[in-house]
Amino acid sequence: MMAKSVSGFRHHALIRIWRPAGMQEGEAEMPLVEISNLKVAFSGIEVLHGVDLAIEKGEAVGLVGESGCGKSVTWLAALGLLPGKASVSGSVRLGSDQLIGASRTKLESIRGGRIAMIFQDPSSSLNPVIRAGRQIAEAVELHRGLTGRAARNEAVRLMEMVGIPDAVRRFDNFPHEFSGGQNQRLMIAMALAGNPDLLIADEPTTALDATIQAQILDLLISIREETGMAIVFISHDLGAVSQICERVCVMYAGNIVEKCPTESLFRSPHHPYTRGLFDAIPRIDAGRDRLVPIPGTVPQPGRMPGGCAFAPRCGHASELCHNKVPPLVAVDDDRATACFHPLSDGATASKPNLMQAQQGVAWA
Ligand SMILES: Nc1ncnc2c1ncn2[C@@H]1O[C@H](COP(=O)(O)OP(=O)(O)OP(=O)(O)O)[C@@H](O)[C@H]1O
Repeated sequence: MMAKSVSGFRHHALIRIWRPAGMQEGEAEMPLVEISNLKVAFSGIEVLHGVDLAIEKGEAVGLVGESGCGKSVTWLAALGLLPGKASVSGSVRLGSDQLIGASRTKLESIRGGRIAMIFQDPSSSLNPVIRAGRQIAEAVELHRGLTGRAARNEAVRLMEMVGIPDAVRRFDNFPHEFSGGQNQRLMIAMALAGNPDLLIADEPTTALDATIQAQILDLLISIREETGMAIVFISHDLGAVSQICERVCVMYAGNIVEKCPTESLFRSPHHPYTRGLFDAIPRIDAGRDRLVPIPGTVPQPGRMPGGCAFAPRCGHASELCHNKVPPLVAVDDDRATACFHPLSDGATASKPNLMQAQQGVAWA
Protein backbone atom coordinates (compact mmCIF):
# COMPACT_ATOMS: atom_id res chain seq x y z
CA MET A 1 0.00 0.00 0.00
CA MET A 2 1.18 3.52 -0.59
CA ALA A 3 0.49 6.88 1.03
CA LYS A 4 -0.03 9.31 -1.81
CA SER A 5 1.45 12.76 -2.31
CA VAL A 6 -0.10 15.43 -4.48
CA SER A 7 2.47 14.99 -7.23
CA GLY A 8 3.36 11.34 -7.08
CA PHE A 9 3.42 8.21 -5.01
CA ARG A 10 5.22 7.58 -1.79
CA HIS A 11 6.33 4.62 0.23
CA HIS A 12 5.86 1.95 -2.40
CA ALA A 13 6.01 -1.42 -0.71
CA LEU A 14 8.62 -2.68 -3.17
CA ILE A 15 10.92 0.30 -2.76
CA ARG A 16 13.78 0.11 -0.35
CA ILE A 17 13.72 3.48 1.39
CA TRP A 18 17.35 4.37 1.71
CA ARG A 19 18.20 6.76 4.49
CA PRO A 20 21.79 8.04 4.60
CA ALA A 21 23.45 8.03 8.04
CA GLY A 22 22.48 11.07 10.08
CA MET A 23 19.28 11.78 8.17
CA GLN A 24 16.22 12.29 10.35
CA GLU A 25 13.19 10.05 9.91
CA GLY A 26 11.01 12.88 8.61
CA GLU A 27 13.58 13.80 5.97
CA ALA A 28 13.75 10.21 4.74
CA GLU A 29 10.05 10.41 3.93
CA MET A 30 10.46 13.46 1.72
CA PRO A 31 10.72 12.64 -1.97
CA LEU A 32 14.24 12.80 -3.34
CA VAL A 33 13.06 15.08 -6.14
CA GLU A 34 9.68 16.80 -6.32
CA ILE A 35 8.69 18.46 -9.58
CA SER A 36 5.62 20.68 -9.37
CA ASN A 37 3.78 22.49 -12.14
CA LEU A 38 6.88 22.51 -14.38
CA LYS A 39 6.28 24.46 -17.58
CA VAL A 40 8.70 25.03 -20.45
CA ALA A 41 8.24 27.24 -23.51
CA PHE A 42 10.59 27.79 -26.45
CA SER A 43 10.27 31.21 -28.08
CA GLY A 44 6.87 31.64 -26.41
CA ILE A 45 5.49 28.24 -27.46
CA GLU A 46 4.75 25.99 -24.52
CA VAL A 47 5.97 22.38 -24.82
CA LEU A 48 5.61 21.29 -21.19
CA HIS A 49 2.30 22.22 -19.61
CA GLY A 50 2.68 21.78 -15.86
CA VAL A 51 4.34 18.47 -15.01
CA ASP A 52 3.99 17.09 -11.46
CA LEU A 53 6.28 14.22 -10.58
CA ALA A 54 7.94 12.98 -7.41
CA ILE A 55 10.88 10.58 -7.32
CA GLU A 56 11.42 8.72 -4.07
CA LYS A 57 14.83 7.84 -2.71
CA GLY A 58 16.09 4.63 -4.26
CA GLU A 59 13.18 4.01 -6.63
CA ALA A 60 13.32 3.42 -10.38
CA VAL A 61 10.72 5.26 -12.42
CA GLY A 62 10.14 4.83 -16.15
CA LEU A 63 9.19 7.80 -18.31
CA VAL A 64 7.60 6.69 -21.57
CA GLY A 65 5.77 8.26 -24.49
CA GLU A 66 6.16 8.95 -28.19
CA SER A 67 8.92 11.13 -29.54
CA GLY A 68 8.48 14.81 -28.71
CA CYS A 69 6.23 14.27 -25.65
CA GLY A 70 8.59 16.14 -23.30
CA LYS A 71 10.44 13.34 -21.54
CA SER A 72 13.92 14.80 -22.03
CA VAL A 73 12.88 18.45 -21.72
CA THR A 74 11.45 17.71 -18.24
CA TRP A 75 14.88 16.70 -16.92
CA LEU A 76 16.93 19.12 -18.97
CA ALA A 77 14.78 21.90 -17.49
CA ALA A 78 15.18 20.49 -13.98
CA LEU A 79 18.97 20.50 -14.36
CA GLY A 80 19.22 23.92 -16.01
CA LEU A 81 20.48 22.45 -19.29
CA LEU A 82 18.03 24.07 -21.72
CA PRO A 83 19.23 26.81 -24.10
CA GLY A 84 18.67 30.47 -23.25
CA LYS A 85 15.58 30.79 -25.47
CA ALA A 86 13.72 28.39 -23.14
CA SER A 87 11.57 29.89 -20.43
CA VAL A 88 11.01 27.63 -17.45
CA SER A 89 8.60 28.03 -14.54
CA GLY A 90 7.42 25.88 -11.67
CA SER A 91 9.37 24.12 -8.98
CA VAL A 92 11.96 21.34 -8.86
CA ARG A 93 13.03 20.49 -5.32
CA LEU A 94 16.02 18.31 -4.57
CA GLY A 95 15.65 17.83 -0.82
CA SER A 96 15.58 21.38 0.49
CA ASP A 97 17.21 22.87 -2.65
CA GLN A 98 15.13 24.63 -5.30
CA LEU A 99 16.69 24.00 -8.74
CA ILE A 100 14.54 26.35 -10.85
CA GLY A 101 16.29 29.69 -10.78
CA ALA A 102 19.29 28.28 -8.88
CA SER A 103 22.70 29.81 -9.60
CA ARG A 104 24.94 28.34 -12.27
CA THR A 105 27.48 27.33 -9.60
CA LYS A 106 24.87 25.46 -7.60
CA LEU A 107 23.50 23.67 -10.68
CA GLU A 108 27.01 22.72 -11.81
CA SER A 109 27.72 21.13 -8.44
CA ILE A 110 24.42 19.21 -8.52
CA ARG A 111 24.88 17.98 -12.10
CA GLY A 112 27.22 15.02 -12.07
CA GLY A 113 27.13 15.19 -8.27
CA ARG A 114 23.78 14.48 -6.61
CA ILE A 115 22.06 14.02 -9.99
CA ALA A 116 23.84 12.45 -12.98
CA MET A 117 22.50 12.04 -16.50
CA ILE A 118 23.46 9.53 -19.19
CA PHE A 119 22.36 9.62 -22.80
CA GLN A 120 21.92 7.36 -25.81
CA ASP A 121 25.17 8.56 -27.32
CA PRO A 122 28.29 8.15 -25.14
CA SER A 123 30.11 10.76 -27.22
CA SER A 124 27.91 13.38 -25.53
CA SER A 125 29.76 12.59 -22.29
CA LEU A 126 33.15 11.20 -23.36
CA ASN A 127 35.81 13.40 -24.92
CA PRO A 128 37.44 11.44 -27.78
CA VAL A 129 40.91 12.96 -27.26
CA ILE A 130 41.23 12.35 -23.51
CA ARG A 131 42.08 8.93 -22.10
CA ALA A 132 38.94 7.23 -20.78
CA GLY A 133 40.21 6.54 -17.27
CA ARG A 134 41.50 10.11 -16.92
CA GLN A 135 38.02 11.47 -17.73
CA ILE A 136 36.50 9.35 -14.98
CA ALA A 137 39.28 10.35 -12.56
CA GLU A 138 38.63 14.03 -13.35
CA ALA A 139 34.94 13.56 -12.53
CA VAL A 140 35.97 11.92 -9.24
CA GLU A 141 38.29 14.86 -8.49
CA LEU A 142 35.58 17.39 -9.29
CA HIS A 143 32.75 15.83 -7.33
CA ARG A 144 34.45 13.98 -4.50
CA GLY A 145 37.53 16.05 -3.83
CA LEU A 146 39.94 13.11 -4.27
CA THR A 147 43.22 13.84 -6.04
CA GLY A 148 46.18 12.03 -7.65
CA ARG A 149 46.53 8.33 -6.95
CA ALA A 150 43.31 8.20 -4.87
CA ALA A 151 41.25 9.62 -7.78
CA ARG A 152 42.93 7.22 -10.21
CA ASN A 153 42.25 4.22 -7.94
CA GLU A 154 38.60 5.24 -7.59
CA ALA A 155 38.30 5.59 -11.38
CA VAL A 156 39.73 2.09 -11.82
CA ARG A 157 37.30 0.78 -9.19
CA LEU A 158 34.38 2.37 -11.08
CA MET A 159 35.62 0.92 -14.39
CA GLU A 160 35.71 -2.52 -12.75
CA MET A 161 32.27 -1.93 -11.22
CA VAL A 162 30.74 -1.28 -14.65
CA GLY A 163 32.42 -4.37 -16.08
CA ILE A 164 35.42 -3.06 -18.04
CA PRO A 165 37.85 -5.98 -18.07
CA ASP A 166 41.51 -5.32 -17.20
CA ALA A 167 40.63 -1.84 -15.97
CA VAL A 168 44.10 -0.93 -14.65
CA ARG A 169 45.63 -1.38 -18.10
CA ARG A 170 42.68 0.07 -20.01
CA PHE A 171 42.65 3.25 -17.91
CA ASP A 172 44.95 4.81 -20.52
CA ASN A 173 42.94 3.81 -23.60
CA PHE A 174 41.02 6.43 -25.60
CA PRO A 175 37.22 6.08 -26.03
CA HIS A 176 37.60 4.86 -29.65
CA GLU A 177 39.59 1.88 -28.36
CA PHE A 178 36.48 0.58 -26.58
CA SER A 179 33.40 -1.04 -28.15
CA GLY A 180 30.03 0.79 -28.25
CA GLY A 181 28.76 -1.19 -25.25
CA GLN A 182 31.98 -0.51 -23.32
CA ASN A 183 31.68 3.21 -24.06
CA GLN A 184 28.18 3.06 -22.59
CA ARG A 185 29.70 1.41 -19.50
CA LEU A 186 32.37 4.14 -19.30
CA MET A 187 29.66 6.79 -19.46
CA ILE A 188 27.88 5.06 -16.57
CA ALA A 189 31.18 4.98 -14.62
CA MET A 190 31.52 8.75 -15.20
CA ALA A 191 27.96 9.24 -13.96
CA LEU A 192 28.74 7.23 -10.83
CA ALA A 193 31.88 9.26 -10.12
CA GLY A 194 29.87 11.84 -8.17
CA ASN A 195 28.10 9.17 -6.10
CA PRO A 196 24.67 10.43 -7.30
CA ASP A 197 21.39 10.03 -5.44
CA LEU A 198 19.60 10.03 -8.81
CA LEU A 199 20.66 8.80 -12.24
CA ILE A 200 18.64 10.06 -15.21
CA ALA A 201 19.13 7.52 -18.00
CA ASP A 202 17.82 9.03 -21.26
CA GLU A 203 17.37 6.21 -23.80
CA PRO A 204 20.66 4.65 -22.64
CA THR A 205 20.21 1.40 -24.57
CA THR A 206 18.37 2.51 -27.72
CA ALA A 207 21.43 2.45 -30.00
CA LEU A 208 22.73 -0.92 -28.77
CA ASP A 209 22.05 -4.41 -30.08
CA ALA A 210 19.74 -6.64 -28.02
CA THR A 211 22.49 -8.57 -26.19
CA ILE A 212 24.38 -5.47 -25.12
CA GLN A 213 21.09 -3.76 -24.22
CA ALA A 214 20.32 -6.60 -21.82
CA GLN A 215 23.81 -6.37 -20.29
CA ILE A 216 23.51 -2.61 -19.73
CA LEU A 217 20.06 -3.05 -18.14
CA ASP A 218 21.49 -5.74 -15.83
CA LEU A 219 24.34 -3.40 -14.98
CA LEU A 220 21.96 -0.56 -14.05
CA ILE A 221 19.88 -2.93 -11.92
CA SER A 222 22.94 -4.24 -10.03
CA ILE A 223 24.43 -0.76 -9.53
CA ARG A 224 21.15 0.46 -8.14
CA GLU A 225 21.04 -2.46 -5.70
CA GLU A 226 24.61 -1.78 -4.66
CA THR A 227 24.43 2.00 -4.29
CA GLY A 228 20.77 2.67 -3.41
CA MET A 229 20.55 5.44 -6.03
CA ALA A 230 17.22 6.24 -7.68
CA ILE A 231 16.87 5.92 -11.46
CA VAL A 232 14.66 7.74 -13.93
CA PHE A 233 14.66 5.58 -17.04
CA ILE A 234 13.50 7.46 -20.15
CA SER A 235 12.64 5.06 -22.95
CA HIS A 236 10.39 4.10 -25.83
CA ASP A 237 10.93 0.48 -24.89
CA LEU A 238 8.21 -0.65 -22.48
CA GLY A 239 9.93 -4.03 -22.17
CA ALA A 240 13.13 -2.43 -20.88
CA VAL A 241 11.13 -0.15 -18.58
CA SER A 242 9.33 -3.14 -17.09
CA GLN A 243 12.63 -4.80 -16.21
CA ILE A 244 14.12 -1.92 -14.33
CA CYS A 245 11.28 0.24 -12.97
CA GLU A 246 8.73 -0.22 -10.18
CA ARG A 247 6.67 2.65 -11.45
CA VAL A 248 5.91 4.20 -14.84
CA CYS A 249 4.84 7.69 -15.88
CA VAL A 250 3.34 8.01 -19.35
CA MET A 251 3.75 11.38 -21.08
CA TYR A 252 1.73 12.73 -23.97
CA ALA A 253 2.17 16.13 -25.65
CA GLY A 254 3.88 17.79 -22.69
CA ASN A 255 1.71 16.30 -19.92
CA ILE A 256 1.83 13.25 -17.71
CA VAL A 257 -1.32 11.31 -18.57
CA GLU A 258 -0.89 8.19 -16.44
CA LYS A 259 1.25 7.22 -13.44
CA CYS A 260 1.16 3.87 -11.76
CA PRO A 261 3.15 0.84 -10.59
CA THR A 262 4.62 -1.05 -13.57
CA GLU A 263 2.77 -4.25 -12.83
CA SER A 264 -0.64 -2.52 -12.72
CA LEU A 265 0.12 -0.63 -15.91
CA PHE A 266 0.86 -3.86 -17.75
CA ARG A 267 -2.11 -5.64 -16.20
CA SER A 268 -4.50 -2.86 -16.99
CA PRO A 269 -3.58 0.41 -18.69
CA HIS A 270 -6.33 2.92 -17.92
CA HIS A 271 -5.46 5.75 -20.31
CA PRO A 272 -6.38 5.02 -23.95
CA TYR A 273 -2.97 6.44 -24.95
CA THR A 274 -1.15 3.95 -22.71
CA ARG A 275 -3.26 1.19 -24.19
CA GLY A 276 -2.32 2.47 -27.66
CA LEU A 277 1.39 2.22 -26.76
CA PHE A 278 0.89 -1.42 -25.78
CA ASP A 279 -1.09 -2.19 -28.93
CA ALA A 280 1.70 -0.68 -31.01
CA ILE A 281 3.97 -3.58 -29.99
CA PRO A 282 3.83 -6.64 -32.28
CA ARG A 283 2.73 -9.78 -30.43
CA ILE A 284 3.40 -13.24 -31.71
CA ASP A 285 1.03 -14.90 -29.24
CA ALA A 286 -1.86 -12.64 -30.27
CA GLY A 287 -1.47 -13.85 -33.86
CA ARG A 288 -0.38 -10.48 -35.18
CA ASP A 289 3.11 -9.89 -36.42
CA ARG A 290 2.48 -6.25 -37.20
CA LEU A 291 2.11 -3.39 -34.82
CA VAL A 292 -1.17 -1.53 -34.56
CA PRO A 293 -0.08 2.10 -34.64
CA ILE A 294 -2.01 4.79 -32.81
CA PRO A 295 -3.83 6.71 -35.58
CA GLY A 296 -2.65 10.25 -36.28
CA THR A 297 0.34 11.99 -34.77
CA VAL A 298 1.27 13.88 -31.62
CA PRO A 299 0.07 17.51 -31.99
CA GLN A 300 2.82 20.01 -32.63
CA PRO A 301 3.57 22.46 -29.82
CA GLY A 302 1.56 25.61 -30.45
CA ARG A 303 -1.09 23.63 -32.31
CA MET A 304 -2.67 21.84 -29.40
CA PRO A 305 -6.35 21.02 -29.82
CA GLY A 306 -8.78 22.45 -27.27
CA GLY A 307 -9.58 19.91 -24.57
CA CYS A 308 -7.64 16.66 -24.20
CA ALA A 309 -4.56 16.66 -26.47
CA PHE A 310 -5.11 12.95 -27.21
CA ALA A 311 -8.83 13.30 -28.08
CA PRO A 312 -8.33 13.62 -31.90
CA ARG A 313 -6.56 10.21 -31.87
CA CYS A 314 -8.77 8.51 -29.29
CA GLY A 315 -11.57 6.06 -30.07
CA HIS A 316 -13.21 6.78 -26.71
CA ALA A 317 -13.31 10.58 -26.89
CA SER A 318 -16.61 12.32 -26.14
CA GLU A 319 -17.64 15.92 -26.68
CA LEU A 320 -16.39 16.70 -23.18
CA CYS A 321 -12.88 15.48 -24.14
CA HIS A 322 -12.77 17.84 -27.11
CA ASN A 323 -13.69 20.82 -24.94
CA LYS A 324 -12.03 20.34 -21.55
CA VAL A 325 -8.56 19.29 -20.48
CA PRO A 326 -8.83 16.26 -18.17
CA PRO A 327 -6.84 16.79 -14.95
CA LEU A 328 -4.50 14.10 -13.64
CA VAL A 329 -6.53 12.57 -10.81
CA ALA A 330 -6.10 9.53 -8.60
CA VAL A 331 -8.34 6.71 -9.81
CA ASP A 332 -7.33 4.38 -6.99
CA ASP A 333 -4.75 4.13 -4.24
CA ASP A 334 -1.67 3.92 -6.40
CA ARG A 335 -2.57 5.25 -9.81
CA ALA A 336 -3.53 8.53 -11.44
CA THR A 337 -4.95 9.05 -14.91
CA ALA A 338 -5.76 12.17 -16.91
CA CYS A 339 -8.79 10.89 -18.78
CA PHE A 340 -12.55 11.47 -18.60
CA HIS A 341 -13.18 7.90 -19.78
CA PRO A 342 -10.47 5.68 -18.30
CA LEU A 343 -10.54 2.10 -19.54
CA SER A 344 -11.89 -0.53 -17.20
CA ASP A 345 -9.86 -3.63 -16.42
CA GLY A 346 -11.94 -5.71 -18.81
CA ALA A 347 -10.99 -3.51 -21.76
CA THR A 348 -7.39 -4.69 -21.87
CA ALA A 349 -7.57 -8.21 -23.20
CA SER A 350 -4.93 -7.77 -25.89
CA LYS A 351 -2.20 -6.12 -23.87
CA PRO A 352 1.16 -7.88 -23.45
CA ASN A 353 1.92 -9.26 -20.02
CA LEU A 354 4.78 -8.24 -17.78
CA MET A 355 6.57 -11.58 -17.86
CA GLN A 356 6.55 -11.70 -21.66
CA ALA A 357 7.88 -8.18 -21.76
CA GLN A 358 10.70 -8.97 -19.37
CA GLN A 359 11.66 -12.08 -21.30
CA GLY A 360 11.41 -10.20 -24.56
CA VAL A 361 9.13 -12.95 -25.91
CA ALA A 362 6.52 -10.83 -27.58
CA TRP A 363 8.43 -7.68 -28.17
CA ALA A 364 9.92 -6.37 -31.33
N1 LIG B 1 16.06 23.35 -27.98
C1 LIG B 1 14.78 23.27 -28.37
N2 LIG B 1 14.20 24.26 -29.09
C2 LIG B 1 12.90 24.20 -29.48
N3 LIG B 1 12.08 23.17 -29.20
C3 LIG B 1 12.61 22.15 -28.50
C4 LIG B 1 13.97 22.13 -28.05
N4 LIG B 1 14.19 20.98 -27.36
C5 LIG B 1 13.02 20.31 -27.39
N5 LIG B 1 12.08 20.99 -28.07
C6 LIG B 1 10.68 20.58 -28.29
O1 LIG B 1 10.13 20.21 -27.03
C7 LIG B 1 9.24 19.11 -27.21
C8 LIG B 1 9.62 18.00 -26.26
O2 LIG B 1 10.88 17.48 -26.68
P1 LIG B 1 11.63 16.31 -25.91
O3 LIG B 1 13.00 16.22 -26.47
O4 LIG B 1 11.49 16.49 -24.46
O5 LIG B 1 10.80 15.03 -26.36
P2 LIG B 1 11.04 13.52 -25.93
O6 LIG B 1 9.74 13.01 -25.40
O7 LIG B 1 12.23 13.39 -25.05
O8 LIG B 1 11.31 12.88 -27.38
P3 LIG B 1 12.36 11.76 -27.83
O9 LIG B 1 11.81 10.47 -27.32
O10 LIG B 1 12.35 11.84 -29.32
O11 LIG B 1 13.69 12.12 -27.23
C9 LIG B 1 9.31 18.72 -28.67
O12 LIG B 1 8.21 19.32 -29.35
C10 LIG B 1 10.60 19.32 -29.14
O13 LIG B 1 10.56 19.64 -30.52
